[in-house]
Amino acid sequence: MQTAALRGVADVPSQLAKQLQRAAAPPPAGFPPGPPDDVAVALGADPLAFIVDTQRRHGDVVGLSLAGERVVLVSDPKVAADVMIDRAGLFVKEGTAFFPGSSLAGEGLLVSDGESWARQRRLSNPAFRAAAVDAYATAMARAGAELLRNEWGARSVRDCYEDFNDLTLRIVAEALFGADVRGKRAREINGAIKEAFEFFGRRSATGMIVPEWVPIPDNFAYNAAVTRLDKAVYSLIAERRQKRVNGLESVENPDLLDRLLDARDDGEGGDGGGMDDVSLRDELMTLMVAGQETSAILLSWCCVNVASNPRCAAKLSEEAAAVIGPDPLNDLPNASHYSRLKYAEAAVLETMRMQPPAYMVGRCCAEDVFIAGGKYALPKGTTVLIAPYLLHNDARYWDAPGEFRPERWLEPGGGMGPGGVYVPFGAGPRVCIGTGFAMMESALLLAMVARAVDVRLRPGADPPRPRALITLRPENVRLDVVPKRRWW
Ligand code: HEM
Repeated sequence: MQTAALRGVADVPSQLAKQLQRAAAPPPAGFPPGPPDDVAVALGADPLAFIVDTQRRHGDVVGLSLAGERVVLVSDPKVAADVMIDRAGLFVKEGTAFFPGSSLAGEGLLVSDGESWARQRRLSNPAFRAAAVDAYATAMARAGAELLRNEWGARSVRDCYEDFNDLTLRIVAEALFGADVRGKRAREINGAIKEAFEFFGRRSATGMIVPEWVPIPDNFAYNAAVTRLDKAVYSLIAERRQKRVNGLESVENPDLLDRLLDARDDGEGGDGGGMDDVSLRDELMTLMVAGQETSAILLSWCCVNVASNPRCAAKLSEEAAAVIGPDPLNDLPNASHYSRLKYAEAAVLETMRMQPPAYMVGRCCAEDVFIAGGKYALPKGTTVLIAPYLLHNDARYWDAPGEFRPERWLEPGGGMGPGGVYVPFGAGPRVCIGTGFAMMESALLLAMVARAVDVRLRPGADPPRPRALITLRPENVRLDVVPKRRWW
């Protein structure tokens, strides 16, 4: 398990961090060189500025002391690929500094390791195969149309990040629990989900997260919200299991819960069993935690980039009208449109290049290892922080990296760069299981938005800017939303 002090640098009270800063122990032999002092304060204060500055001063593989722990910051694509893909088995999640665990996500895919992770991943993979993901397009389109009809139906100033958080929460909840979030039990289930996620969002927005076990009122309230959500989820699991016992299991439009309930570990090396209730609950909540805010961040950055590039906005809108149809509220997209929304997909890829929601990916060395072709020695327990943000914005790999140019993804051999350079979803065995889901969701919604409204930066307002926490959130994303015409 992670030590309490390293359940995230954000846990480290600043006084303690200051002491640790002074007390950084000398690095072990062969450890990559880097700044001499402990970096907990600097990294905690502004992670993005810290990693940019550290790469500039010290290079692509930098040894750090973080609250007394050994950490290596990596922006070398070969080392990144080595850690995430080639020797993935040597680099695990457990013990990784900087990334906090949470009672909401439990012991799901994001944080587990070894055979328990591998089994859960085998069981979950089928629910994310292309055909399964296609089925979630209806939920995406329906939720997008509701936003455009209601909150974005008249000219107004909207906080895109807030609106997209609501939207992606509704989408992922519907993908998980299908009709139950729209039917008789909608209020109970949606209420429990929304409440727990509001606390979760607020907790991870504060630079200084008080660990969940500390008895303060906010934690009581958060833990109570998680308990209520657990109750709702366990009762849904029980109902679905009962339906199967009663022979009513044949489901026309299976949701993720159905798919995970039906999953059997019957592939090579599998034990033939399924998921127990606790694993199911942890996976469902992990999918929500992993898939909701990241997608909301991506959509917010897409809107910022489109608002700053009217030519791109026009292209998106034309493509959407041509592929999906002209009526923003009644011509709704489905999965078959996604493959033809090439420009929307390119805009999404380009946004994730410039503003990757997961701007750092962390691992912990399971044993003593050498990296960078034997140049550096990392003792067991060292955290390796791979920085997609640095890789994606590096002029050595990208022409004009500071320019938002979706077109680069449409050129022959477009985008990507050399292996290990473009990793918004990670890479290797732990690559994001929701990649297909997130790509379809963001391309469909971006196309819908661009067809229906103009989003504009507000003159004189503070410009949108990234705020790096665990993810790369956008700040100041209150944008002018102007419907193109009244269509009702
Ligand atoms: C723009 C949206 C998204 C981004 C940028 C993103 C990014 C990532 C990244 C970088 C990882 C790898 C982390 C690591 O290697 O340590 C990851 C893992 C994961 N993601 Fe996503 N993700 C997104 C959307 C989603 C969605 C929609 C879902 C599910 C509905 C999801 C579920 C997961 C899960 C379960 C894992 C853990 C996989 C494993 O370790 O086996 N993600 N994601």
